Amino acid sequence: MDSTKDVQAELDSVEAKLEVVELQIAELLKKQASLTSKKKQLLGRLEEPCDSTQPSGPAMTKQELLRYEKDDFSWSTKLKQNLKDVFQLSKFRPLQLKAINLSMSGKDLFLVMPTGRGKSLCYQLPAVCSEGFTLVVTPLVSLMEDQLMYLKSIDVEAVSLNASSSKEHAKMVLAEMTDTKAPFKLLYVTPEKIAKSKLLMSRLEKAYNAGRLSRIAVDEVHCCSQWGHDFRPDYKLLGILKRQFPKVPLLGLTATATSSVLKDCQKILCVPEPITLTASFNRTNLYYEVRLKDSNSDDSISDISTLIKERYKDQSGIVYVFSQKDAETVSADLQKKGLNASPYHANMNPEDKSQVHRKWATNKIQVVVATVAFGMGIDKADVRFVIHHTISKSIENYYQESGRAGRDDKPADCIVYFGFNDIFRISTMVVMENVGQQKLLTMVDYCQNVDRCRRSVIAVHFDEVWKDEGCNEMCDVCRHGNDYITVDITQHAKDLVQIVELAGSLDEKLTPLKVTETWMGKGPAKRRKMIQTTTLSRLEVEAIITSLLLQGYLSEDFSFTPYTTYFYLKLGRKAPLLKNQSHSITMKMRRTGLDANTVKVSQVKTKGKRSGVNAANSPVTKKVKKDL
Ligand SMILES: Nc1ncnc2c1ncn2[C@H]1C[C@H](O)[C@@H](COP(=O)(O)OP(=O)(O)OP(=O)(O)O)O1
Ligand SMILES: [Mg+2]
Ligand SMILES: [Zn+2]
Repeated sequence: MDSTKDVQAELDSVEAKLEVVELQIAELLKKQASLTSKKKQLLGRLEEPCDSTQPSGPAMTKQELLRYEKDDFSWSTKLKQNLKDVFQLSKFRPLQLKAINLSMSGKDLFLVMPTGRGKSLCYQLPAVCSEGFTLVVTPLVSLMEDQLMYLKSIDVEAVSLNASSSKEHAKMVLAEMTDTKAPFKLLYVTPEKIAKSKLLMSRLEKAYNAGRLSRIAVDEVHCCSQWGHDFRPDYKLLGILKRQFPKVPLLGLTATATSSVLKDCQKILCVPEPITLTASFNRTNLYYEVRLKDSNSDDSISDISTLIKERYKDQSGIVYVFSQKDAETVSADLQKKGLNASPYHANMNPEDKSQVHRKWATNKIQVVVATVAFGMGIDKADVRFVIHHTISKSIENYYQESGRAGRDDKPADCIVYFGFNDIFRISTMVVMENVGQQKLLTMVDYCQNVDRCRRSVIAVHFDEVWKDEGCNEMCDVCRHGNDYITVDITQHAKDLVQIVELAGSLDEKLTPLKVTETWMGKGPAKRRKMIQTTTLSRLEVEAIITSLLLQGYLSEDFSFTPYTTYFYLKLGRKAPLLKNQSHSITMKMRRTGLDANTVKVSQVKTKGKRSGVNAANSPVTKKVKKDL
């Protein structure tokens, strides 16, 4: 007996020590987060003098970089003339001239510029102004075709080689590569061609030796990195280009790459010292907003259709959805409500897809209800709204998708409908992707966030130094200011942990829906007696579970069958901390509606008052801070 007691005592003591260690870990993690953010800020300040231009390779002073904004180079007159005569543009957009001059000077360059800002011109214009041809590596044949069509329309000779090129066409292109009289200025290829076609590489070698390979452009360069979204294994082999043709300047272009992605690209492409030019991610004309979506109803469709009819009457836009099926159903629902909408997804036949695209581009269709297949290469200037019926799978994706709005620099809106169940629908899709889950959670954090400017969340995500006045009330958070409260959710967390633990002890796994319903008292009567249920509204319950997921008190668990992936909730790494009486958890919740139109959010407020999110009415939720 005695020995059992001793063992128990020792166990208690070890458990107590473990708790202390876990607390220390939590503290250290917090400290790490704050130091990392401080580090980013300081690095930002160091780079600030270069005016959002961050040379990551050879040290280039601000003065030296300024030099590339000038127009007294030997090629400057030709540039100006071709900009006007060939491209029919009157002036450069920010960073274009600098990028072009650097590339014309033979420098290797990474150009990070938001979607739709005009990256293509930065290699198309130098191609037209240089001898020989520019090799352009592009991830999608459709992108290639768009560019060829555009170049043809302005009389710039360009050719392509891809898997669907005919033998005769390939033979002609390969022959012309070394022909000094060959007229083409740009050769578009897929990374697969570079990786697989020895013949192409040997012709490039010949062209290089003959001085005809003037430049290499790698479009969507983030595809090289396994940390970038849209990772493509064949991009990994592109290092061969710089190894074989070291004297040819390389230009990598992307709309979405963090500094770690760029470092990875630099290594993969074997570019020793590229200069990195980063244009600001701040699209000042875009208004960012998040609306809550009730998992229980299809009200979001009514909301979206009212919004389009009232706010965007006769204006062009995109509604992004999660799946092909959603594209069909949401489009049909909007049509039923009298809107001129059409679906677009990868499973449609090519003619239908291009017909939808064409009709939308010429304003014969007002709204395209699309999956992400309606993506790269969509270049319509007057898109006034991009509505996400379902959240994107990452901030990078969101930035790119929403960035299709307002390319004409006039005001446009980017609105996300954020629904609890959607998190898990996407989760099962990204679970096999490298860091897919982590990226999804950053998107969820963007949506759940009520106290940080949405632009700042995007900017910080892309490692951009952010000044708060940069928003100008062009996001819902800034517009609605201090309209949130910080609530203590420690007891809620304990209740939820108890539910998950109890299921575990019964050898059961609970889906997020089951956890929600069990906590709301909808489980079996026997089970209800063993747990603490809640009177909070469904939206509040979902917000709390989401917050606990983001904070690491709950986490995701998957089980795979040959047919589907199931998603469950399990205890997160921080759950044991709840055993400590002094440990507390808070979350921020919006107090009133986002705006008059946001019915769902106002419900949180009214229900919250009745059911206990507001401190005054609830014994378990304590208002910590108000109006920060
Ligand atoms: N200097 C300029 N003045 C006016 N329009 C311009 C200028 N440069 C480019 N554009 C137009 C041409 C295109 O219609 C549009 C988008 O250009 P594009 O090169 O396709 O964008 P991008 O490559 O940066 O975007 P994405 O990331 O979506 O590929 O901008
Ligand atoms: Mg582009
Ligand atoms: Zn803001």
